[in-house]
Amino acid sequence: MAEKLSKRLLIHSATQIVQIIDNQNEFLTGDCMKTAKILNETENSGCCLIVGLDGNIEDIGYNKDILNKYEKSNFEKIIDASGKSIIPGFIDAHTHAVWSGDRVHEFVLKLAGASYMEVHNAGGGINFTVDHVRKATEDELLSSLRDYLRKMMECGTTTVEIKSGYGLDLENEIKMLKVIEKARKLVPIDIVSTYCGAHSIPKGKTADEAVEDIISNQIPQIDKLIRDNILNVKNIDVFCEKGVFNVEQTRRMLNAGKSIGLQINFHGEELSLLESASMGADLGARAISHLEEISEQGIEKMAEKSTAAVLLPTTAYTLRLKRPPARKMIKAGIPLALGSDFNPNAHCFSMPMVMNLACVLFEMSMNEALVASTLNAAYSLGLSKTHGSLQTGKFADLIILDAPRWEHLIYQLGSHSYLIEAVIKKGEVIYNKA
Ligand SMILES: N=CN[C@@H](CCC(=O)O)C(=O)O
Ligand SMILES: [Zn+2]
Repeated sequence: MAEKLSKRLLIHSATQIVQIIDNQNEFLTGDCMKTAKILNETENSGCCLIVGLDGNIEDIGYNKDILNKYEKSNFEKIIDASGKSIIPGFIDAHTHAVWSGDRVHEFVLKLAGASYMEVHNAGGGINFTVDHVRKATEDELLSSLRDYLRKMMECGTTTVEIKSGYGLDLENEIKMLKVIEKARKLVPIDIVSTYCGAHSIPKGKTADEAVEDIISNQIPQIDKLIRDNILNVKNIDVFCEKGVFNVEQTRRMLNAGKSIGLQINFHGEELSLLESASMGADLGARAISHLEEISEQGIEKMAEKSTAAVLLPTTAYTLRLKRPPARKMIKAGIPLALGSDFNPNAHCFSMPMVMNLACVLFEMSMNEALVASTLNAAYSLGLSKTHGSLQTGKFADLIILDAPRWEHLIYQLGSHSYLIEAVIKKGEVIYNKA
């Protein structure tokens, strides 16, 4: 009988392994974001990494110090990464990936000068997608979601946050959340599910009526489905914006979500300054997204409470919004994260593209963009004890790049499909270019 293999994976001889950190930090801020921990090959040794059968990293360092400790025949798989660099898999901290009915026609209008809110107020935008999602079956939504997630995976994403929010009533919000649950079994990446029933005011209701429905009807029902192990929802989200939900309404809904154990992770200060960032930080929000219009006070509060700022460069770029003050936020000590915001308004699967936009538009360095797409994104989702860096004991979620230095992935704009050689989730190859 063949002997049972005792290790899942050995990757050896890499030019670089970008670990991000080699300590217990849950996130990086300030100048520490500039100096991600990187192992670089030396004259006499490449870099290597060992993954155990549980999919966690067991050892990481130089060939010369590690390889002689292990018997090669014990590994299920061995990868020679000569000439290649390795980075952690991306954690996409903000997506609306369950939808139906594209909005390419609105892109035409926006390029011709219509603003996001003009399209929204004319019944388009989120409410256009709501009409399509309500008509779609669970199977239809699941099939497109699977397709989107596979594309994200090919761009290096190994963990993704996905929101509901195109249902806006109990039945359709639950339909979306169930689709997210089912996707976990179809695509080998980790999914963090967010309830966003307050993404827009549903047709036929006032904002106050929608808030009432969410607090008294939707949240209690979702709570029951979570307790019955039918749904595994982690966050509550609200679109706090002029003409959508105001700060007081947002606070009430977030509090109701918090009372059933959900983490607060919401949209704030995107198109107008409402001081929702201060409100969110005071409520104990784990993360606030967008923040193009954030005030000095909001920055201070978020830094004080270590509330993650999830910046979404594809949206700021597509809608030609004011840029969020990324440099000020980093300096103030906010844990900065990035997300693709993949949705019918910002149609982007690719975290390498997001990082490029963050560097060029938001004046972030490449290291900062990488930290924001890995460790800090993990923190924004409450996952950084297991995800977001390459170190002993953490998940072996990583990307092998066909480039000797990892920065090529940002520098070579739009070339990730040539550069990403393999994507590995818990030590298993889930995508291989060859
Ligand atoms: N701003 C609100 N929500 C989304 C857009 C969703 C949509 O337009 O469908 C965002 O994060 O960009
Ligand atoms: Zn969003």
